[in-house]
Amino acid sequence: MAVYTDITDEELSAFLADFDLGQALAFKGIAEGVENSNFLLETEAGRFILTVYEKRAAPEDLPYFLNLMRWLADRGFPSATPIADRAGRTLKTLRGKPAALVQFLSGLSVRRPTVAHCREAGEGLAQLHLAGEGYAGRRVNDLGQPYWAPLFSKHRKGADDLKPGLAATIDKDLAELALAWPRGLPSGVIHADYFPDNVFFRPDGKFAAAIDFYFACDDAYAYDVAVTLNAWCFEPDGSFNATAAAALLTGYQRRRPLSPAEKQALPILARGAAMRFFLTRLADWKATPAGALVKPHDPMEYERKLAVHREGLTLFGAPA
Ligand SMILES: Nc1ncnc2c1ncn2[C@@H]1O[C@H](COP(=O)(O)OP(=O)(O)O)[C@@H](O)[C@H]1O
Ligand SMILES: N[C@@H](CCOP(=O)(O)O)C(=O)O
Repeated sequence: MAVYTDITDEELSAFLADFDLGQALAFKGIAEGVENSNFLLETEAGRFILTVYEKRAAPEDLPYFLNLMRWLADRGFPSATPIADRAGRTLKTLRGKPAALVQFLSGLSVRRPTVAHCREAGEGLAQLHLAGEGYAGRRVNDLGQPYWAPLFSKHRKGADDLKPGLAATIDKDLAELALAWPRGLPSGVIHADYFPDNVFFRPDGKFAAAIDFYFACDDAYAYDVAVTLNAWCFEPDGSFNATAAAALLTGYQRRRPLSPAEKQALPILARGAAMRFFLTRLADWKATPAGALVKPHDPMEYERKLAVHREGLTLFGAPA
């Protein structure tokens, strides 16, 4: 479970004393998630999510994330609004770590998305891209293409431990990605981790909300679509579900049509997106001690996706 930091009743009361939210009525750790510690908090004023930021979230990036969530919510995109204390601050400290309180959002994520969920998720992603236009915050994608080779250089042995010979295959992939990586595509604020666990649906299956903006950054919109195709459109047996992908792209283009250059770039962007998640999972795999409460995500799931992408995806009905 993702609760790295325990909060005592006294610490919670002291934290809440800065807000106009009344007394705590219920407070419990949330099992889902791997990055930060999350708690469901109910007070006399309603329900909230308390997040204590851990390892990957750089403190200097937190205002970018929190201001973005407010920006999106103010423009009608369903993302959790950060709650300000009486002094107007949203970024607080708990147990010496950065922390924030955000609005609780209703909705349920799905473990096995259907084609209809993919269409809805695609449309939600385009809404997010459009709502992010004009956001003044800037954040470089520090898990983007230029950062992959340096990250991998620290984990080559881990790759060969997972599968003998894998490090050489990844080296070749990285060289090919560096040569073919598209430049100059339409860019703006992207979510960068738009996985099924970060998207909520209403009971009627309609898109309800997106959470977990803690990888958000400036990058190509089509790269975000590629991350999403990888996360939503593979079957448990490792095969790519072209029907789900077509639905996701149809849903996306209901709100934001892709340009010919974006469409052409999607297969290589999807290969790169698979590399990005393979690499962070590989890094976390080695770093998570046996018996830790957090279960790391399997890097080999993304190694299998990389293998599919080496063959080249067929999207939009024509061979890529
Ligand atoms: N605003 C929110 N409203 C309702 N539930 C939320 C909200 N934010 C987070 N959660 C719950 O907390 C879990 C973990 O949140 P997430 O931001 O994905 O954590 P992490 O960054 O650690 O992966 C989610 O799966 C969801 O159940
Ligand atoms: N989505 C990433 C890991 C980040 O997890 P999240 O729980 O913060 O979405 C992956 O699958 O590797």
